[in-house]
Amino acid sequence: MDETQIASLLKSSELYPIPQSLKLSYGTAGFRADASLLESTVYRVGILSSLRSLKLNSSTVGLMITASHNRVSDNGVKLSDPSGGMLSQGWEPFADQIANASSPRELVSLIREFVEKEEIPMGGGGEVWLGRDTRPSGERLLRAAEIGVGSVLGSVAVDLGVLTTPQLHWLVRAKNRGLKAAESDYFENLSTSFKCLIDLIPVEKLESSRSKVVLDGANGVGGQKMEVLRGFLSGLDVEIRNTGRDGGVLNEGVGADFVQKEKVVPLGFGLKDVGMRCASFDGDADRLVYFYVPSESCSGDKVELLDGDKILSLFALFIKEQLNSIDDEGKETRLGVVQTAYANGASTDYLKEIGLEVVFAKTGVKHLHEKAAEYDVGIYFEANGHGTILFSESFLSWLVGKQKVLSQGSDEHDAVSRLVAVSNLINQAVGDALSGLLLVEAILQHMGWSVQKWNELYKDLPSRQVKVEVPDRTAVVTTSEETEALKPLGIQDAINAEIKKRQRGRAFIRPSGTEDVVRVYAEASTQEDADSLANSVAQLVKSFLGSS
Ligand SMILES: CC(=O)N[C@H]1[C@@H](OP(=O)(O)O)O[C@H](CO)[C@@H](O)[C@@H]1O
Ligand SMILES: [Mg+2]
Repeated sequence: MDETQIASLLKSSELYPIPQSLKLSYGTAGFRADASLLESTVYRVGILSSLRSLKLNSSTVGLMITASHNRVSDNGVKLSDPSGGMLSQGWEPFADQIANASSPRELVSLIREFVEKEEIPMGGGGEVWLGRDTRPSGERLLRAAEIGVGSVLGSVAVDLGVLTTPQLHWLVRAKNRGLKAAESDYFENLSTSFKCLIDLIPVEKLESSRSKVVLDGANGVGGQKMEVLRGFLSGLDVEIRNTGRDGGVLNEGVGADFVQKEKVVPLGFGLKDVGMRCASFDGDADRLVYFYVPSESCSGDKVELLDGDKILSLFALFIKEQLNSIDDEGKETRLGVVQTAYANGASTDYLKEIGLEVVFAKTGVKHLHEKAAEYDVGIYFEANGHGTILFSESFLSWLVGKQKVLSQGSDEHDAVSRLVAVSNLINQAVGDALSGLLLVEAILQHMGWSVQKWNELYKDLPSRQVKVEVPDRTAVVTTSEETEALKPLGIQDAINAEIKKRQRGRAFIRPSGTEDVVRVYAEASTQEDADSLANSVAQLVKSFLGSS
């Protein structure tokens, strides 16, 4: 790094002093905190993104400003690698170091060391695409990111404005593959592949289709983008509520996280919607859940939830049906399903029953994504509704080759075409609520299923999640699949003793990667048992770790 570069970094970092006592970690999904504390962090992540771009031969990197389902007063920042995937985990420790550097001098010396160690070619021109969700703090933070990007000399920031997180990942991926990468291309791609799937629905199934889906947009970016997407679509009737324009607050009593955790309707929904197919996005539209108000509901606030596990099951069933109709010429196509410890036990049983290979990954989509990428077709979902379907390059080119030689209109040609359409529709970079919703809708139409019929695939085991505030959550250390606690010593035996007392009991604890809490998950054959198991385990956490 030459003197001019060092001077540039020192000068800009003086503008963004780090607030006292701020200690951040890149965590499960980037840096998150109260928005008022984050300017220095976002500025530094701006520098990081330029370095990442330079390291990868000036490929375009994405920088997203969002705190997803968290409060509107929070914000956050995370990077998309040129592939459209999450920032390489190998760079996370450096991200932590620079975000926490206490002075401009320390910051610059950390950058210098890292540039040398990683042999980053500083002469080139990095390129970073910036996106933000609808949070009011987003614009100011975006300016800090621009300054950070530009303080690495020769690098440029391109402001793409308000986007969903998955849109930014999709655009970055498309750009680096030399494809058309404007926002309109994203919408066009989704609507064309959706239309392909609808056109391939056998005629006899078309009758029950076309009922309306009602969307809760979490008062965030997702509902607004769905309004745009709707203009590109035919064959889908969507009513959009909670767009954020009618005075509602982002994520407050609305959104996928709220609906999934509380199992009640979001604001704006109620008795009038009994039986309707409803869906909910989270604040940056990378999570999707479905729900309906059951007919026996008295006050209209309890919902039947169709979470990420149910969406995963629907996708898996559909993909499997198509694969079964294709002669794979002895290739033994590998279809794999990836879940986390939070997946409802009934969903795992169901997936295994239909003959699928199910593997488990640590919480956080980067871990699931990595495992799903090992298959020809890998489907992953977190119970909270984040997930997607990955097609390997080699399998996809084999499919496309087959599509060309098979005779049009044959069952096999249709099945191949459906898979190709799914690979175009579903975001290959990250979980995407917009494309996920379109795929669910297409599959329901294909099957001729109502939301209630879909819900009957299996019945969820009752479960309960609680959070425990403790002085130091890092005192909890778990196994790689997070199902057992290795530390504090003895706690797992105590948890096991509680599990044994309940029928179909299962419980685990882990430190959250996004909040300063230890999370407890419990399930059992009855809701009372799931609740009491969660409470007993929470008590154990308090007695082993102390409460704060
Ligand atoms: C139980 C739960 O829902 N955990 C969420 C939450 O992570 P924690 O590390 O549990 O705080 O936020 C992550 C990022 O959005 C998401 O990937 C994950 O599934
Ligand atoms: Mg999100």
